[in-house]
Amino acid sequence: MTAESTSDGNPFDDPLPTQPQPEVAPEATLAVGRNASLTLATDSLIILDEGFVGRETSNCCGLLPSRSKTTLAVPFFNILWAELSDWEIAIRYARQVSKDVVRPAYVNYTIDKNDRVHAQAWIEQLLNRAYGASQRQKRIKVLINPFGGKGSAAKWYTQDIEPIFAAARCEVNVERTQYMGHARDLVAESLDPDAWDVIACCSGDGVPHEVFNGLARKKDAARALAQVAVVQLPCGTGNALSLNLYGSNSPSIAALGVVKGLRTPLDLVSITQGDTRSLSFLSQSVGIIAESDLGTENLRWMGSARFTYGFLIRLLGKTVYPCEIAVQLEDDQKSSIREAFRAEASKPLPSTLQRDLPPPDAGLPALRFGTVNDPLPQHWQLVPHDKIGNFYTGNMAYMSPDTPFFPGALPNDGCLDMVCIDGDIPRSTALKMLLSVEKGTFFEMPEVTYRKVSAYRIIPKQCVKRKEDGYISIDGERVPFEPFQAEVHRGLGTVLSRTGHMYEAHGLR
Ligand SMILES: Nc1ncnc2c1ncn2[C@@H]1O[C@H](COP(=O)(O)OP(=O)(O)OP(=O)(O)O)[C@@H](O)[C@H]1O
Repeated sequence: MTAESTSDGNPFDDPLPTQPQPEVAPEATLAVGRNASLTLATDSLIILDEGFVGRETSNCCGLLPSRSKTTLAVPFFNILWAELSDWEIAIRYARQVSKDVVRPAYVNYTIDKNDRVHAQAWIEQLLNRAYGASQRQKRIKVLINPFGGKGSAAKWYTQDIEPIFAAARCEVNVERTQYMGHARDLVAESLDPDAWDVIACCSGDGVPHEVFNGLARKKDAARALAQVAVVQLPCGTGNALSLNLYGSNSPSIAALGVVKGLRTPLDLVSITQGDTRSLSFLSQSVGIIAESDLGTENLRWMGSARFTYGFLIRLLGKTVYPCEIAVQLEDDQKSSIREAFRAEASKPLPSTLQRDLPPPDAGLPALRFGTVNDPLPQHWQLVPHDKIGNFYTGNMAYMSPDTPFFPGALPNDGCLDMVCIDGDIPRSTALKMLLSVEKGTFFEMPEVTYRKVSAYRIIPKQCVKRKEDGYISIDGERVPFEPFQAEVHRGLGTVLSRTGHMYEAHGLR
């Protein structure tokens, strides 16, 4: 008997297999009835079934299950779960129904009583190939921002995300955030890091920022940040976390990325400003980027074009944002930055993930360079930048879709990528530069200063032409227009990525 269907809910309620693992060497092919077989090929599960004849064929970039006549190839990455009941083997997978959408689908076949031991061993082989070093059946705490995605986040969760988690047999608990800052408070005050493997934010980048900061407020902050992976199910305006980790801002693709994701240490950055200390996971900007994003609220009616419009106006006006900057420099040579990136990119997928947890009472790491209120570290030098137009530091490659602004960024190299561009460069060069980000040629432009730094201080100055305060953005949120200091903590946080050590951008390969 053969059955196949897609499912928007969880139609499966079989108990988990509890039998001891049989000690037989499983063969790659499992015969399931007279006319069908299941084969573990190099990258995919191949289902050969006479019953497929006549069904449509589809394929796209090797990601879609492809059928030709009697076969269906499902990439191991798309396999969500497989299990054996008394008489049947059921395999669930994520079927790509369009470029940006996957939906759970399943095949099941009757198994002869005498084949059960072999079938159980074969399923274990399949799950090993499907999950590799990724944890199976993750325990996921979901936080939904009900206002995310113009109020669509809850709908996207039900339609695109929850069915994938259910099909992969994840343990899920859902909570809606009730006010600004709720995610931070909830994580700091009541979330038990031993109870969850993942905190998944159905939101933009604002809620993950709060979650990292909630974990940072715990007494055992360092341990909690290593224990619980923070991920995003993209439902906001800015979805950089998902773009970098899953190469997509589609909720269902990200859900598959979370199910199959490898635990990945992520550098986090302490920001001290005034008397506060907070964590940043994404970016800091002073000048044109911050102002084009945060200073164009009055243009919200334009939709996402408001950022580009705001950016171009300032670019063409040759706006400068004078400041003083001191850095803890790690590398300022584009050639060696590229080399280090390539060396990291050439590493294979890890087969196991070993990471020592910090001791139970380990709080946030001490600041090696003090705070912004301390005297400047001895070997640092404050350099005046009177003509800077763009000061931008990034911990990840993509800042928005198609804009890999920091192609050299690596999740766990202990560095921020710092870009400084003068504001008085010719307009034609500035426009060329704008276009070069998407083309991937931005890094090489001589007008772009690209550095790896592990800490810095910036003292912004009031713009003479303007009466009101300027803009500083930390992870896309506005903070006071005052000096701040940043210091990277290597691998302090945890996320889930496809490779365990790289972002999804093409980068400097
Ligand atoms: N119930 C709520 N009421 C008001 N604000 C909330 C609520 N839940 C979350 N927020 C706040 O919404 C802000 C935006 O968060 P989110 O990460 O979803 O989106 P974003 O992409 O950063 O912004 P946008 O609102 O433009 O989509 C965060 O600061 C968060 O604290």
